Amino acid sequence: MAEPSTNSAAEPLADPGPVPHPSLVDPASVPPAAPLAPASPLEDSSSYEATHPTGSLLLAWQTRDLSILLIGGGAVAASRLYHLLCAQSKRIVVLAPEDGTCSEVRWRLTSPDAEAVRGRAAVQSLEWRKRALERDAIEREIDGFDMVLTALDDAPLSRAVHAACKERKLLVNVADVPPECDFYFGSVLRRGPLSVMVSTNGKGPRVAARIRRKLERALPPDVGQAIENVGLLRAGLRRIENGGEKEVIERRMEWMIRVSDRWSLKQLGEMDDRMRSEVLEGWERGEAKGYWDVNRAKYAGLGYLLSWWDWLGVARCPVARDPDGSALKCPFVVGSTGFVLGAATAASLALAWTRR
Ligand SMILES: C[C@@]1(CC(=O)O)c2cc3[nH]c(cc4nc(cc5[nH]c(cc(n2)[C@H]1CCC(=O)O)[C@@](C)(CC(=O)O)[C@@H]5CCC(=O)O)C(CC(=O)O)=C4CCC(=O)O)c(CCC(=O)O)c3CC(=O)O
Ligand SMILES: NC(=O)C1=CN([C@@H]2O[C@H](COP(=O)(O)OP(=O)(O)OC[C@H]3O[C@@H](n4cnc5c(N)ncnc54)[C@H](O)[C@@H]3O)[C@@H](O)[C@H]2O)C=CC1
Repeated sequence: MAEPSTNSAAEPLADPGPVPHPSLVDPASVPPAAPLAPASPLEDSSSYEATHPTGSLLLAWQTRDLSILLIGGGAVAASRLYHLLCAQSKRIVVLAPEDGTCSEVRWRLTSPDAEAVRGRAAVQSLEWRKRALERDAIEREIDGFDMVLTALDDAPLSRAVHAACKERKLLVNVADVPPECDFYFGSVLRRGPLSVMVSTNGKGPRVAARIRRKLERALPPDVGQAIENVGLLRAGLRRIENGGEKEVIERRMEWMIRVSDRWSLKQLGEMDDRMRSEVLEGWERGEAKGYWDVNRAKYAGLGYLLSWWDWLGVARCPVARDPDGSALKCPFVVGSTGFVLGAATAASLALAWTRR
């Protein structure tokens, strides 16, 4: 594990003066930070990731205790509402007049459809205040919220909401005025407990969505179930060994790493209760069982052979040792197969030529 970078210089940093909004800054124009402490001659920094000055921190924010006000009822508000429901935010209030509110927002807020009801059931409180925000009512309307999101087609009104929120130190996102956002939304793909967010930090949201779709296509269809099953395995391990001592934590993590690295995402997606208990049986002996170790009877006993094959790492790429890899894509296998085929072709041509 890499050591965290530390700023060992205790000197106060100089005031950099007014800072332009991150979305307006070209990373190439950001001057490199002055070295704070000379690097030790023994230190090899080549494996440390270079910093990218994006101005944002991507987090999985737990909003279950937040009261959130969403102003507007158009397409952008619909997307915000969907993400707030997924986040199971405690209290969501939508402030938008009935006319002008798009069908998706209406459906999420009011439809008796099972899916709409399920979405609403995930939050403690969801309310639709069917009125337009008036400029002189901003203070009153934002009262009692922790976060405010505006999705309005009225930039001056959005700016006024932003100013009022800042005065009260409320977190705010103003969809149409990036410099007035405490945080940006991103293009998010969700598969059960898995979320992946793509952010271009205000540079190209349409391209962010394209990148997200590309990632979606690259993921196995049951990846959400795979993550769900890893969660169940980790919970099962905690039931067997819940100790908080340093050695116990280290042993738990080391075992989980070995098990996780032996199962491909597809195999994890298939891990049922029986497989999970058999994997957990390996804990006491420090044995990290792979998919074929718990499926030896599969394919009329061929699983025995496959468990050896799996243990040797032959089925995966021997170079990358990637559980999702395939020997067929391994550069070593592809290269050596190409070499053998090339040599065989050359040899048969030479043979044919000498027999002419
Ligand atoms: C800064 C940010 C603030 C924020 O919203 O938090 C912001 C701001 C603005 N977007 C504008 C326009 C468009 N936004 C989209 C789409 C998305 N925009 C999203 C996020 C963000 N948009 C944040 C930066 C995130 C990042 O950079 O990664 C996504 C990812 C997530 C979401 O909204 O949930 C979602 C895709 C979701 C998905 O499909 O997966 C499209 C494409 C389309 O509609 O098809 C267009 C039209 C094309 C275009 O303009 O590029 C305009 C008006 C510009 C103008 O007036 O010209 C502004 C205001 C401005 O830039 O001034
Ligand atoms: N993802 C993003 O961040 C994107 C941002 N935008 C920006 O976000 C803004 C909103 O986009 P859309 O939802 O597509 O616009 P839209 O025009 O579909 O929706 C605007 C909504 O605001 C409501 N509204 C207007 N005045 C109001 C008031 N005083 N109080 C309460 N509600 C009011 C309208 O009834 C309507 O439902 C646009 O101005 C655009 O600049 C646009 C596309 C994507």
